[in-house]
Amino acid sequence: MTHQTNSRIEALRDMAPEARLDRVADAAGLSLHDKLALAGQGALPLDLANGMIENVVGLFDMPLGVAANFTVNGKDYLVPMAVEEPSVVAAASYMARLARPYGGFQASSTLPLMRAQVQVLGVADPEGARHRLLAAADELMALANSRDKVLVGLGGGCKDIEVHLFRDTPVGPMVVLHLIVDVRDAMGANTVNTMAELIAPKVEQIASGTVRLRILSNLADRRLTRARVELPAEALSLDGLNGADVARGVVEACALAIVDPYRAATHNKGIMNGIDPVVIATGNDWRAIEAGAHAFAARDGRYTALTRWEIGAGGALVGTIELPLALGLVGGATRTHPAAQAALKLLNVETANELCQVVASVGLAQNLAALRALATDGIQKGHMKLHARNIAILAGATGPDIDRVAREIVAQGDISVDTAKAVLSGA
Ligand SMILES: CC(C)(COP(=O)([O-])OP(=O)([O-])OC[C@H]1O[C@@H](n2cnc3c(N)ncnc32)[C@H](O)[C@@H]1OP(=O)([O-])[O-])[C@@H](O)C(=O)NCCC(=O)NCCSC(=O)C[C@@](C)(O)CC(=O)[O-]
Ligand SMILES: NC(=O)C1=CN([C@@H]2O[C@H](COP(=O)(O)OP(=O)(O)OC[C@H]3O[C@@H](n4cnc5c(N)ncnc54)[C@H](OP(=O)(O)O)[C@@H]3O)[C@@H](O)[C@H]2O)C=CC1
Repeated sequence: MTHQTNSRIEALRDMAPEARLDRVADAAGLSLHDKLALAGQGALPLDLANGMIENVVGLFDMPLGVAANFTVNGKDYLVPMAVEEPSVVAAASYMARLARPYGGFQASSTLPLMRAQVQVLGVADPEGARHRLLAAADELMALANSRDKVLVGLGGGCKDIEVHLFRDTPVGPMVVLHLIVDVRDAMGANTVNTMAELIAPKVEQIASGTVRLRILSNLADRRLTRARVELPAEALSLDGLNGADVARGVVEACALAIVDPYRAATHNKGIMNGIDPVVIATGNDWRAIEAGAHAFAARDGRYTALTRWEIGAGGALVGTIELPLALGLVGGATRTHPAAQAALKLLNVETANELCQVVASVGLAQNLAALRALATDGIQKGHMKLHARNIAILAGATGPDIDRVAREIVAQGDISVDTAKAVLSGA
């Protein structure tokens, strides 16, 4: 039987990192080996790192936190997050805690379909080439599927072909063939690139042109994940605030992001605050996720918000997110980096789509945390309270002094390095 995680761990925030790791590993049923990998202890040996990229000189450490309280589609998740910014893990955990009594997050995904583009130049009859390529679709798909027996055996492989025409480009007309490939549990870049290169000579011959680019598109608009959360207004009645007012404030904050690209960029940055850390912790390609998310946000020609917040029946706050997520459980660093492997075991996801659904839910939770703070106290109160520990470190605090100095500067209401130095020196 697969392990059932309970993502609600009381007082997780108050534990020392070692005790926290013990509790998290127990809750997720992790082995000692995976526990050590999450702790970063020898997780990535230098010779392994040297095999991953070029000109390696060392390793670069980042804090790995665990967001608690997540329930997605009725299953609990402890979510690994590799991130340098304070308040991100706390904010995600907080919103997941609020959503938990109301069923948490509901999420779904399309099939994991990626696109590869084959660019053909110098075609005399672009319309004719389009027809010839579409007529040869079965032959082209069979050729694309002829090498990757494993993927095809798993039910994946090339499933469709599209042909896009650009009549007016700086270098004349262009025919661009798209391979639509079900990449199953892979991110899929290498998979679809290999297919695009394989079919290129045949495409060249059929289109009577010259093939240049053969590469995936990071605008993975046929690989979408959606998540939804619904909170009754009373769930938002915190610190004496009226829940209905908070819900309205969240909707109004989102409205600006929908119409104004200046706000949308920050709104979406807040969403990526939740998404990127999970992508990084699981060894996935965060540049691909970023590129896909922002291209999707601008797909109608105007950059807009990736989430929507509405007041639903009975005054409930309803939040939704939809974005392309090309995440894998195989391929890239997901299988080579021991800490990424341990992070995936902590998450206890069985398919890439399940991972995408958790990641989209974390993005939605993160957005709610930011909008709730912005619509009420402002971002600085909660964020700076947690940033105070960084300020204490900057002021020279070490060990137990970090928390002591941070508590004191928060209490004094002056979260600055000067005040932290004064507290540290006992002035
Ligand atoms: C920061 C909080 C959560 C504090 O909020 P609070 O009211 O002080 O929290 P609390 O002490 O009442 O705790 C509530 C829960 O939050 C979590 N929590 C709380 N503190 C901790 C902690 N130390 N360590 C771990 N977990 C913590 C934890 O789950 C806890 O429940 P518990 O499990 O204890 O019963 C809140 O003010 C908040 O959500 N603020 C928003 C923070 C945020 O969005 N940060 C992102 C960085 S800002 C940015 O880059 C993006 C932005 C904002 O520009 C995007 C945009 O504009 O849209
Ligand atoms: N623009 C971009 O975003 C680009 C990204 N990349 C990089 O590409 C890498 C990801 O490529 P990706 O194709 O995912 O990696 P891989 O090629 O390493 O993995 C995919 C392969 O794994 C095998 N496989 C085994 N089990 C499964 C399964 N359950 N589901 C799917 N495939 C399975 C299949 O092939 P087999 O038959 O061989 O077993 C499949 O082709 C990342 O490192 C990314 O950074 C590269 C180029 C461009």
